[in-house]
Amino acid sequence: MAAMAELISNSVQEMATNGQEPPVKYFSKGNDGGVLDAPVPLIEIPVVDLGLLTSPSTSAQELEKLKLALSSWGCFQVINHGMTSSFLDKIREVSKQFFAFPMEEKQKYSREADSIEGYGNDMILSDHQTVDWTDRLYLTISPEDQRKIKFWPENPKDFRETLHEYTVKLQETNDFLLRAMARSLNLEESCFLNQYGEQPLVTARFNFYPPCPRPDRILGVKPHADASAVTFLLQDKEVEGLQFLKDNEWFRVPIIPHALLVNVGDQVEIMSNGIFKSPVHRVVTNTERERNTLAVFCIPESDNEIKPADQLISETRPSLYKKVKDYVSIYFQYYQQGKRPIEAVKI
Ligand SMILES: O=C(O)CCC(=O)C(=O)O
Ligand SMILES: [Fe+2]
Repeated sequence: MAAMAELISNSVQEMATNGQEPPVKYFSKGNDGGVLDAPVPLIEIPVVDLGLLTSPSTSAQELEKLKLALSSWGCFQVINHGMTSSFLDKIREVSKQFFAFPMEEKQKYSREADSIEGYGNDMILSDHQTVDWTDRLYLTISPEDQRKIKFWPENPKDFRETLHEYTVKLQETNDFLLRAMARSLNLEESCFLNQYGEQPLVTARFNFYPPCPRPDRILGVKPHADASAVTFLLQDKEVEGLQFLKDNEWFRVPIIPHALLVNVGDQVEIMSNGIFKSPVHRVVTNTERERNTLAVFCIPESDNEIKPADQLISETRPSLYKKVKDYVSIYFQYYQQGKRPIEAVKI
C-alpha cells in the first residue's frame, strides 16, 4: 500500500492536472545556466526507404544513406516499413486512451516500487538523480514466456492485440535493418544479427508527457543513450519534444507521421566498433500540450557476447570496446552513478 501511495503522489499526470508546483527533484541540475526550452535547430534527419533497400537497383544507394545516417547522427526515420498509417494511428490511439483513463484503472497495472515493469513514474535509482517529467507503461514483449501479462492493460479492449501485432512487425524490421547495417559496412550480412541472437529481449515503453509548468528547467527525459541494439520510436503525431546531441549541440527531430524513428543503441555502437554512433538524446517539455510516444527496445540475448566485428578491427583501427555480456545490467549500474554507461566498456 505504501508503494501505491507513493505512485499516486508522484504521478506527473496528476501533478499537471492539479496545477501542483513540481518538486525540486524534477529540476534539471547543471544545464549551464541556460534554459532547456531555448529554440534549437531542426535535424535534417535522413529518411530511409525500406522498399528502396530491398530492390536490387536502388539498394546500394539506400545502404550508403543508412551508413551515413548512423555514422553521423546515429538515427534516421524509416518509411515503407510495411505498416499502414492507420495502423500506426491505432497504436497511438490505444496508448492515448490508456493514459486518459482514471488513475484507479491505470493503477491496476502499477509497477512495484523497485521494479521497472508496469505503469508508473520515473524510477529513482540514485539520490542525486533528476526525475523525468513523464509517466510510463513498461512491458516485456519478448521472449513471450517472459511477458508479465498482468501489466498488459485489458482496456482499451484492443490494446494487447495491437501491441502484439506492432511488435511482431517491428522484430522483422529490426532483423532486416541489422542485416542492412552489416551490408552497409561490407560485412557478412548476419554478422550483427548473430550477436543479437534468437532469443532477444524486446521491451516496450509507452511514454506520457503531460504539459509541464517549467519547460525552462524540467525535462521529459534527461540526456541518455539507449542500452539497446536498436530502438524504434513511434512519435506523437503533433507534438515535438525529442532532441539529439551532435557535436555538443542539440537538434530537434521533425515529425513524419507515417515514419518510425530508428536510433541505434550502445550495443550496435560496440558491434560496429564505434562506426555507428549511439546518440545521446533528451525530451523537452512544453506548457500547452501532452505528448505520447512509444519506444520499443530491441536488446541482444543477455547470454550472448557482444563485441566489435572482427572485420572492423585492424592495426589502424584497434578494438575500441571490451567484450560484454548482459550490457543492460552494466548500463543500469553506471546510470545509477550518473555516468555514461558505454564509458565502462571502452578500452
Ligand atoms: O519519447 C521520446 O521522444 C523519446 C523517449 C526515449 O528516449 C526513451 O524512451 O528512451
Ligand atoms: Fe531513449
